[in-house]
Amino acid sequence: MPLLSNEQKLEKKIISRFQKAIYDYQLITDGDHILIGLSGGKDSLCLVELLSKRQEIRKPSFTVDALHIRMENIKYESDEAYLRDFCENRGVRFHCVTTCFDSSTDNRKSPCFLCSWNRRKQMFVMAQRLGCNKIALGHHMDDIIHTAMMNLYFQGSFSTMPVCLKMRKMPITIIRPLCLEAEEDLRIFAANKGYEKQVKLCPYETDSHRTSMREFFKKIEMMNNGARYSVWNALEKEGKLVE
Ligand SMILES: Nc1ncnc2c1ncn2[C@@H]1O[C@H](COP(=O)(O)OP(=O)(O)OP(=O)(O)O)[C@@H](O)[C@H]1O
Repeated sequence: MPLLSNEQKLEKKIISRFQKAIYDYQLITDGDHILIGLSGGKDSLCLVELLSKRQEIRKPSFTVDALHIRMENIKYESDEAYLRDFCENRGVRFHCVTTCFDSSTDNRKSPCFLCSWNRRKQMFVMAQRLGCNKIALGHHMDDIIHTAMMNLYFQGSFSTMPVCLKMRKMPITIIRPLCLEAEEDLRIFAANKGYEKQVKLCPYETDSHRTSMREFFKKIEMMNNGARYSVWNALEKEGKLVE
């Protein structure tokens, strides 16, 4: 039997973690109609790729659409034609909406907060319009762990973005099928596949606690390379991953 190349081994690892996440957290069931939030970044492109492949297996049987949201007042350029082709070549219907927010209406909130709040709102509106019962986001394990650490150090709570979150006020569940993937693996996978890097010019992007937390956590992982699993197990034990 021929040996697998490093590229094939990585793909196998990513797919197996993806299947494990779907199975362990029961993220997808028969009849689901899933709307993927597609930013154009490597993670949500990977998510389109993996969900479209998983859809072909038909067990469970589900359908997938993707939505890209453009924020008119944020200088963030993405190549809509590339995203459309990327999705349609994989049998995923592509939608794009443009919206905006006015940061002068609430100067207590940061532009990042207002931008993501408005994006989130558009996701829910479109999911309901398209008849989707689930929204899939491209957050991976590093995102979930960094959020837990930020909530701990800045908010005084032990919590994070759940892997599966059933909304109380509408018939929609948010799922994060990349939750068991390491960011570094997704970065290499995206490079191997030749995903086109989208032009990203958000003026606020580097100006966040998240960037510092990423650096901080890298140092912790140098002290204990199993640190991510310690945090993950603690979140799991305390029931913070499924709501
Ligand atoms: N403009 C957008 N349109 C649709 N969904 C989005 C958009 N921006 C973010 N999302 C969703 O939210 C997730 C997390 O957003 P975040 O800004 O952390 O991602 P990113 O670094 O821009 O890109 P990615 O996670 O795709 O690599 C994305 O993976 C995607 O599912």
